[in-house]
Amino acid sequence: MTLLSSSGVQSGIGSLQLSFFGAGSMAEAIVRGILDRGLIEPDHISVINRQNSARLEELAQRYGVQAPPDEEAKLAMLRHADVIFLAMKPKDAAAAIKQLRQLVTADTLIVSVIAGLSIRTIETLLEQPMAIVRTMPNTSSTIGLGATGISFSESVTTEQRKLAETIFQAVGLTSIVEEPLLDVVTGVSGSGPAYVYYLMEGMITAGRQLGLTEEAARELTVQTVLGAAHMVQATNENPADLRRKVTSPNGTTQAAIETLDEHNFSQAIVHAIDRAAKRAAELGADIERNATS
Ligand SMILES: NC(=O)C1=CN([C@@H]2O[C@H](COP(=O)(O)OP(=O)(O)OC[C@H]3O[C@@H](n4cnc5c(N)ncnc54)[C@H](OP(=O)(O)O)[C@@H]3O)[C@@H](O)[C@H]2O)C=CC1
Ligand SMILES: O=C(O)[C@@H]1CCC=N1
Repeated sequence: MTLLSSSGVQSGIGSLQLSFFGAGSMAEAIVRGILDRGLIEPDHISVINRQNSARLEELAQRYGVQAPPDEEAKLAMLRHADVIFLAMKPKDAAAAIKQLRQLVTADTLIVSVIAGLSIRTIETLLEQPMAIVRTMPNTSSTIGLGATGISFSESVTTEQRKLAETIFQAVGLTSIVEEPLLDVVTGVSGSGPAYVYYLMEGMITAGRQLGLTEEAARELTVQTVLGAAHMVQATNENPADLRRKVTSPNGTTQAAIETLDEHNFSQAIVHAIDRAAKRAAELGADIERNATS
């Protein structure tokens, strides 16, 4: 048994029951992050799926968290949870949240990580105003380097705000934003790791095609991305200024950047993030239609 860290004890989180309703990639990222940081003991966490019990078994084995053996245990876990994380795909959210109507109480804190799903729609689906924390984390929470946008429903108390912030700060950085801006957060940092991985895929492919071994191409790419992100953080300089320092007149970087500009790299990124934000809004609108039809 690991000892709770001082943050877990001081925040009072250690005595709560957390239930992850939807136990996929994002739920695992948060579970692993908060357990690694000793915020709570694994037996205070339950993981719940619709049908995939093998996945729950895997999580129970890997982290020591509770997995319900049957439907009755699942309902009991949800009923006794102090905090329920909604972590299923947007298309599954309406049906799942309706199941919670009779299980939540006025004291239950709902934390959603679902892209696009508004606080208003969650309240409609639950048929009651509730304390709801809407978040947009990312999978880097797994290693404590997540970036999470957070907003709150009106009835969330100061204590509940602190609780939610403590949970997400344990797995990375948090930024409190007005709720409509969470779709932008989704475009920038929720989906963001995928853009960086995509860039890395391209760098590794190029390195290999031009003669490097897979291992060398991978190592050089990983260290380059890591170093560049650390440089922005450590120097607090703008990425554009740091880029200029790499770019010698008529040198290799200038040749590469000109090629990226010919392919509208910068606009492509802006368009991609705008599209992701709009897609989040579309997903939310679909769920809202379901909730009211
Ligand atoms: N992945 C990411 O990078 C991020 C994801 N998100 C959000 O997190 C949410 C989950 O995404 P992700 O973890 O990738 O998805 P996954 O597909 O990995 O996991 C979703 C899980 O939800 C379960 N589920 C589906 N329906 C129900 C239900 N009715 N009751 C209980 N559990 C259910 C599924 O179980 P079963 O297989 O049994 O159906 C599955 O285990 C999404 O809404 C996404 O927008 C937010 C930020 C980043
Ligand atoms: O792709 C998605 O819809 C989710 C939300 C943010 C990251 N993954």
